[in-house]
Amino acid sequence: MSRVVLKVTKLSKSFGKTKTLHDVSFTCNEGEVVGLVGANGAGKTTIMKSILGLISCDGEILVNDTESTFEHHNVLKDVGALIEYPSLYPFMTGREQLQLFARGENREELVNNVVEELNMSKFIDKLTKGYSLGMKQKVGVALALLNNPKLVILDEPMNGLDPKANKELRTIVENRKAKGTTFLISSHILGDLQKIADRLVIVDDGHIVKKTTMADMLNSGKHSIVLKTSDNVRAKDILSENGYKVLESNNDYVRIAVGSEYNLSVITKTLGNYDIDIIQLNHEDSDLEDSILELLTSSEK
Ligand SMILES: Nc1ncnc2c1ncn2[C@@H]1O[C@H](COP(=O)(O)OP(=O)(O)OP(=O)(O)O)[C@@H](O)[C@H]1O
Repeated sequence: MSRVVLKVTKLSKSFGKTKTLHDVSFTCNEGEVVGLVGANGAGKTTIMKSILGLISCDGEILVNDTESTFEHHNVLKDVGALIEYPSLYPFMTGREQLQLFARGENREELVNNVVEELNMSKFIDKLTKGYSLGMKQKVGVALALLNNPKLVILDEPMNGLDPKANKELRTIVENRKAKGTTFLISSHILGDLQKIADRLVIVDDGHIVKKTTMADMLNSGKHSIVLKTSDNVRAKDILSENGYKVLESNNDYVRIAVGSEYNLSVITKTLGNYDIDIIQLNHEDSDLEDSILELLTSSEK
């Protein structure tokens, strides 16, 4: 059983009379990537800011078994974070900003390593006032990773990154995870999380609506197969008579609902008994986005 690095228990937060977080509880284990998923305004940033002691809240936050509060958060010095957009000084270079935050004796080495890791050497010695959104975002992520923290909290880190930079970031997360770093990453771009997160914490309107592994989330999606047969009209009736749920049918194809694991040979045999051949078969799995949308719709009061 992996060690719990971050434990959040009954986190609640109100802004004025509006309650934004309602008893939010979850954990992140060592070497795990946890995705915090939710629509705009669901409370992701508020959760992350509360964990990082940037805003006060009710509840308990333990980092490596040590409590962190708004007043006492010494334990957070070993946590790397990027929240919303990075604030960079426009008249300093990216490298100078990294140098400001590097700690320890080998500070130059830490800066050089992260510049190389994030592939930033082409622009890092230029003033940040000329940086694109993606370049700024990379420096923000670099600041979070700079001192090799064991827990990294990233709020929408893929914001503004092009597909190449996006993939580079995924590789960095995977490499660091392999060395035992724990990540809590928020995103509404679910495809990004699909490729890197081990578990998902799904938040809606300040409530946790589901905690699940990525594998279970993907498996919970609906699966269907589209069959093109030698006689689609008869195939529809035969499949229906044999207990298959026909979702759609016309002269060109029949679409039936199936579980994530189904027996194709039984379908082939059922149709074969009526001399109907399967000419083409395509899987249509609902993706992570569909599964989560369905979950959020069903959780609406
Ligand atoms: N300082 C604040 N004062 C008042 N309300 C706030 C404040 N910060 C956040 N909120 C409210 O709390 C709710 C949650 O906001 P939060 O930024 O945590 O959501 P989010 O899930 O991160 O959204 P997004 O994906 O758009 O960043 C929103 O309704 C927001 O308006």
